[in-house]
Amino acid sequence: MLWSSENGTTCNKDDKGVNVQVILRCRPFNEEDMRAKTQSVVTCNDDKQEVIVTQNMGNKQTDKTFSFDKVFGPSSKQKDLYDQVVNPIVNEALEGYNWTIFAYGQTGTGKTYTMEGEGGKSKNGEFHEDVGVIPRAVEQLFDTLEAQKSEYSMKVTYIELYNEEITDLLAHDDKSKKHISLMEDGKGAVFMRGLEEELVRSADEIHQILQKGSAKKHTADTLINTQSNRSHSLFTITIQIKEITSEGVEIIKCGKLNLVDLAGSENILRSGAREGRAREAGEINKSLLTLGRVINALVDHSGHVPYRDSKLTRLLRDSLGGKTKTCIIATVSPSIHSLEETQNTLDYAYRAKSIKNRPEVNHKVTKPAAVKELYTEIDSLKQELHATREKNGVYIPHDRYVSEEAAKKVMSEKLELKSKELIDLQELLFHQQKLTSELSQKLENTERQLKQSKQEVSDLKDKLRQANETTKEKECFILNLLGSEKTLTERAVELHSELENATSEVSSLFAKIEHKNHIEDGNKVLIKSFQTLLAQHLEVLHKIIVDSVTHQEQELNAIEEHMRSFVSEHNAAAEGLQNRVEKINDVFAGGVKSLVELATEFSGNSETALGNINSEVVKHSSALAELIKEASIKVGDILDDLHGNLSDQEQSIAAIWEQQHENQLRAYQTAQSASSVTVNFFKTMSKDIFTAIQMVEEARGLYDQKLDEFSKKYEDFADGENKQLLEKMAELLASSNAKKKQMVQTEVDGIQSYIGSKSYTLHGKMSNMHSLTLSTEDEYTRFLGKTEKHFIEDKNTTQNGKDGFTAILQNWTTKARMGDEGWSQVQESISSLQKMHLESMNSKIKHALERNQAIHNRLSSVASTTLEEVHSQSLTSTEYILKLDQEENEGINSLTRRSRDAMKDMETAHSDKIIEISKDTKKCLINEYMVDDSFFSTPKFCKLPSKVNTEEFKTPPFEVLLDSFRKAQENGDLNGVSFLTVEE
Ligand SMILES: Nc1ncnc2c1ncn2[C@@H]1O[C@H](COP(=O)(O)OP(=O)(O)OP(=O)(O)O)[C@@H](O)[C@H]1O
Repeated sequence: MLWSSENGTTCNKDDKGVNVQVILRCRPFNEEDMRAKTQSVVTCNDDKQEVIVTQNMGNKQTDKTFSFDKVFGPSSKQKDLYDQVVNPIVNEALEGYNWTIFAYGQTGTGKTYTMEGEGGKSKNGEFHEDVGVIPRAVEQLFDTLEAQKSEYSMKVTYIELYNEEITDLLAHDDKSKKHISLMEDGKGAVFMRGLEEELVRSADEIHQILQKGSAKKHTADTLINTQSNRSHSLFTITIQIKEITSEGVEIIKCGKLNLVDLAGSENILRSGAREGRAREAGEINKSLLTLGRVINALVDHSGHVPYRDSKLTRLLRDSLGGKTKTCIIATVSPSIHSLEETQNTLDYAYRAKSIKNRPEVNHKVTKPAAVKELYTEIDSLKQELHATREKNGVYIPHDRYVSEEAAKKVMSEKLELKSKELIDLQELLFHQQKLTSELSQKLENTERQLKQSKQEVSDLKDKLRQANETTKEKECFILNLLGSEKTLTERAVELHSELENATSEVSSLFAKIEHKNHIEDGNKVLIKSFQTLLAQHLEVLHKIIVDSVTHQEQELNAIEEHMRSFVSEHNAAAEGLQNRVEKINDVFAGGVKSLVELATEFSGNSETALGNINSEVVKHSSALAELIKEASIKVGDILDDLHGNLSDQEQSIAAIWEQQHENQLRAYQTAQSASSVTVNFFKTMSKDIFTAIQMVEEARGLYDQKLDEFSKKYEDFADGENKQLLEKMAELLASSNAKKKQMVQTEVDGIQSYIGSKSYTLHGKMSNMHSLTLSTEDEYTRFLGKTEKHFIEDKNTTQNGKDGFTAILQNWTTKARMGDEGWSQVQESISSLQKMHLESMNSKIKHALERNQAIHNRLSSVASTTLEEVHSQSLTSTEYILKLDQEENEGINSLTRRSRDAMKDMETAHSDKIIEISKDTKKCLINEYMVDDSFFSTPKFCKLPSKVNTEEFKTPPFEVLLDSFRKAQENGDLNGVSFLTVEE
């Protein structure tokens, strides 16, 4: 069954026992440490009850963690430790348990400070904060007992174990220290014979006793502690408390508190101890070593526990694996200088945690039993005293006594000798033990190192395995690389040939472009000649038109003149006619008048006269009729003349019209021929443009195809490469390929988009040109149609005019025939018609001339603009083609550059395989072994079998090498070859 004791120790009540309670206390840095800025290697975690020791081995930091029942860091106070650890222990002691508290640790780590402390009580009865465990425990004991109003007795003993000798520090004889011998009772319990027990009644009394005893302790200043305890001290308080049972029986309850302050566990050399001090230190170490061994034996449950090997372990026997409860306070220093000792202390303390005690409450004895016990003790003491006084405890004869005394003396001498031997042996043993401990420590270290080494070896093995794997991978990688290198070389060669093909294609393209340029030049010449021809034709046309216009003008002037003379003649004739008519009228009027006069004269006369008159009238009428007949014959003559004149005029007009018609026909034919030439020119030009477009399309298609082929090949190649290369290489290549691809794609896209945009522009321009040509053609055709229409209109108009004229003449003749009344009308209408006709003719001719001029101007401007446009288009096309060419060149250059770079990269990647040869060697190769220059330059590096011995190669002869190289080249087996470059 598990149960938890008051102080928190988990224990098993049955035979499993209670673990030794281990407390760790780390002291703070002292002034010297702080001055020296000593590094701290101990970290206390009071909450987790853990201590971490940091150790630096080389560059490696190792932390070792120890956990204890309680941990008190450098900042902990005496009171904290007492309240948490000792207070419950004191209470248990009062309950009748035996408790041992001992402080263990290196010199100067605060064992005495913890157990005894410094300072005393103030006037108000409170302890100084540095007061340690013992005074506080004593105070608590008295306070509790007083508070319980118990009947009790308290006895204290104070001994010192120095150099394996026990001294009573409470002995009254101050000068000669009383040595106490250790005895064992029959039950194996250890007791000290002759030890003085002091009965104490108050805490102050105990304090005085403590001070007195402490003053007697062996102390000395060491390099580590100015007042170092050179001995182990054991202060024991035994409390007997009277209790009355329920039955009213008086019983005595007994509890014991052992407070042990051990001497410092130390490194003799570091403590600065020499000679006597060294022996003293040796003894201390011996007892502590025995303590360590006892602890180990108890922990490991090895059968034999070497309690008897030292007085200290004999004294602590019951506390280590016995019935006494034990608390170890392990003290350490945080300083790096104490690292080794700190680790040892921690190791011991940690191991001690596993020691189990089987604590039992002391039997409560009844008062008579206690009195009986006391009486028995008094009796034995009395007997001892009597025997000592009487010296006759045993009677033996004198001789025998003498001989026995002599034998005793010899024995004692022998014993002395033996004891000396024993001491020597013990020293030897101590040294051996020390050596053993050192050796075991070394062994431990070595084992640790071995472990580490094993770990390192296994790590190294792992690394070696990994390295082997890496080597294999690398070998595989190199093989792959070599394969890919071969493929690359082949690809490079292929690329080279492709490049060559591309170059030849480009050159054929150039030739085509040149041819096109040539055609364009021819076109240009043609256009120029056409332009001049057109200009000449136009000039001729212009001249003809101008001539015809002048001629027409002259003709018209002549007609006008003729008409004018005709009109004046006609006017004169008309005037004469009028005069005649007037005369006739006058004659007629005079005849009528005379007739009227006659009638009037003869009216009154007679009717006879009427007959006369009538006859007269008839005469006159016939005369008048004759006159009129004459006049009408004359008018008819005049009119015939006029008609003749008019028909002459008509003929001349018809001749003029004919001539004009001819002229206009000629102009029309010239214009038609000019237009057909222009139309032909435009047709040819449009054809040429189409051919150019087709060529550009073809070139573009070719480019696209080439680029597509190239990018596809490149992609295939890159994919193939990617598959072959290892992951690492694949990553690198993937990124580089992606870049390359992107570059190529960008370039291709750029070129395509450029070509696209250019062709789009070109198309646009071409279609513009085409539409312009078509529109010009249409316009020209329209113009021709219009001209023709106008011409026909003019012709019709002239015909109409002629017809009109004829009609008018006929009308006029009719009218003239009709009499004098219509004559003036005829005259007027003739003149107005003439005038109108002339005006309309003039304006039409003028309009036609202006139109001709405008058309001529427009034609020339259109022709020149078109020519300019065509010229600029051809220039742009040429520029564009040149640019394409340049870009192609740049592309080829960049490809060449890249392939060169790839070669260089290969060179760099295989720089370890590149064998440099001197110029002399090169010369020697050329001169003696008929190697031509291409051997060194095509490709950039040459290949030689890997078996080539570099040194051998640097010095002739080379036949073997060259032969093997050639053979390798012939066999096509250039795997694992080295490269050869010429030293610049
Ligand atoms: N926890 C602490 N707090 C303050 N000072 C301390 C503490 N521990 C030790 N000291 C101081 O360190 C010095 C040495 O302590 P102490 O004499 O108790 O060591 P020790 O372990 O008993 O040494 P030795 O084994 O040589 O007797 C003393 O001056 C003491 O005051």
